[in-house]
Amino acid sequence: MRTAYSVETVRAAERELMARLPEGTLMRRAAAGLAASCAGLLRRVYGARIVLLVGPGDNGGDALYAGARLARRGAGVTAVPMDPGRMHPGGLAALLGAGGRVASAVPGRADLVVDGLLGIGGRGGLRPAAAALVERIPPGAVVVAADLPSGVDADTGEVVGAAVRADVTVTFGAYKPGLLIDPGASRAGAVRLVDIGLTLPAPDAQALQHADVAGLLPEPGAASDKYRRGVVGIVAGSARYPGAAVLAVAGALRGGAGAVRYVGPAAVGEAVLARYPETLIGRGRVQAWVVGPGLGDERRAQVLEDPVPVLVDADGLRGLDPQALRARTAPTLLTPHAGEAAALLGVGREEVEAGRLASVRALAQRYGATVLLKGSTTLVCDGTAPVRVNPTGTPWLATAGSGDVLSGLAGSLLAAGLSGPDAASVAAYLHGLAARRAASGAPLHAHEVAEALPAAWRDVRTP
Ligand SMILES: NC(=O)C1=CN([C@@H]2O[C@H](COP(=O)(O)OP(=O)(O)OC[C@H]3O[C@@H](n4cnc5c(N)ncnc54)[C@H](O)[C@@H]3O)[C@@H](O)[C@H]2O)[C@@H](O)CC1
Ligand SMILES: Nc1ncnc2c1ncn2[C@@H]1O[C@H](COP(=O)(O)OP(=O)(O)O)[C@@H](O)[C@H]1O
Ligand SMILES: [K+]
Repeated sequence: MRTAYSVETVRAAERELMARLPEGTLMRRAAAGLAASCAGLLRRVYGARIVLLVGPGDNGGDALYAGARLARRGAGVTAVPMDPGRMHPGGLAALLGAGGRVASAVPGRADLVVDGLLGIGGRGGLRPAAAALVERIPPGAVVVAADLPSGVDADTGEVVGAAVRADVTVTFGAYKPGLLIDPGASRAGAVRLVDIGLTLPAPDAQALQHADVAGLLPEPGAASDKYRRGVVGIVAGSARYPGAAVLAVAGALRGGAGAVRYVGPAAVGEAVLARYPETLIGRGRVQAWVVGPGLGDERRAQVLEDPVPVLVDADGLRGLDPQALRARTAPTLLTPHAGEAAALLGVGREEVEAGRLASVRALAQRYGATVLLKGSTTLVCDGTAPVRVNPTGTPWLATAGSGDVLSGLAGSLLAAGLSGPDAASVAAYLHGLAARRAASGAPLHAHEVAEALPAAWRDVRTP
């Protein structure tokens, strides 16, 4: 499990540790890790041209001390301050003592640029002086962010205005949620964690890894039969959107339930059977429902009355009543994309996209449900445990029908007995992995995602 911690939590852990260690120890550890990463990214340290963008706080201090280490190894290191009157004094002395220099403008050429403008003390977007330096980063230079790319909100991943776009982020002590959640995540590049010895409490966000998913996947045992494995009911598709039903069934068949039942118009049922003859047709007992993809009518109400887990997606999300969901005795899982989430919250779509973490938390609170918010970083929140951030996926997934496959898959996992948050986060993980496999750099269509799910399943189970 990759875990991430809010600024408040990191600061508290740092205070606690600093009280027990000689002054400057933590910054020395951070700078050593940063310098080692930079050295690894350069073909040769000796003679390399390194530029440090230096802000007024300790993030600038990290960059200066790391620059001093690199200068001692023969690199040409130039520090460019955001505010010439405010640079970490110890860091500046160390850099100058090691032969580095200070300049008022960003040199036109560099092999590597260290972004030490802002760390976890950054608030709001980059102010003009900082933004002007970022604009001048020489093309072709490798950009390494200290702790996090300046301009990214550490707690949420939000970016207001300009922000550094790093190739590598060397983060200190703990991952911050903003490094895992877009748009911040896409500014961070590859993230490396430097251990500075912090003792941390429960995380604020977490991202499953292969081993975590493998541990959650349902697996039949010797005593299993198809009913014990769980039956998932799919209420989806309409004369207008028959394909949504086929795709949801395609996802559900690969999700670990013992059987998939389709409930809907006869013509749609025939389309489902033509592609998947193993589907059961018509009402019957199920261990979980999926309702919504391509629905176009009011079949949702009956499903919500059933005291089994229900996943509500797409058309099923329209006009949902928070009270009705809160009154349910079994878990509910909502899987909106940003547009649907915006309608559920009564805000604009841009607001959801700019503040994904706040949006998913607000939805879970308001509807008393587990919420999987789709998009470039899929988030899962049940209102209590840490938010789960999905680390897999590819922008190629932004293709019609891929969400239907996801809802079938997650519903199947619910029927197999996973909790709402586990079903949602495991489904998002496998779906994203399958899409990466199926796309491998070329357009993909939703059916291929479903077809790649068994391979993704095997991948996560391979140690
Ligand atoms: N506290 C510790 O023990 C450690 C801290 N470390 C480093 O210290 C960083 C935090 O240092 P600070 O608390 O000094 O904070 P920062 O260095 O992140 O920035 C704070 C300064 O930036 C200014 N500022 C804030 N938002 C701005 C904006 N949008 N545009 C322009 N200027 C802005 C503030 O006025 C303040 O002077 C961490 O991110 C990490 O890099 C590491 O050295 C590890 C140990
Ligand atoms: N930019 C993106 N990067 C990665 N994944 C994306 C992106 N945009 C959408 N997705 C994923 O693609 C799927 C699209 O689902 P959805 O919007 O419901 O489409 P549809 O309704 O056509 O099935 C979701 O799994 C979502 O997380
Ligand atoms: K930074």
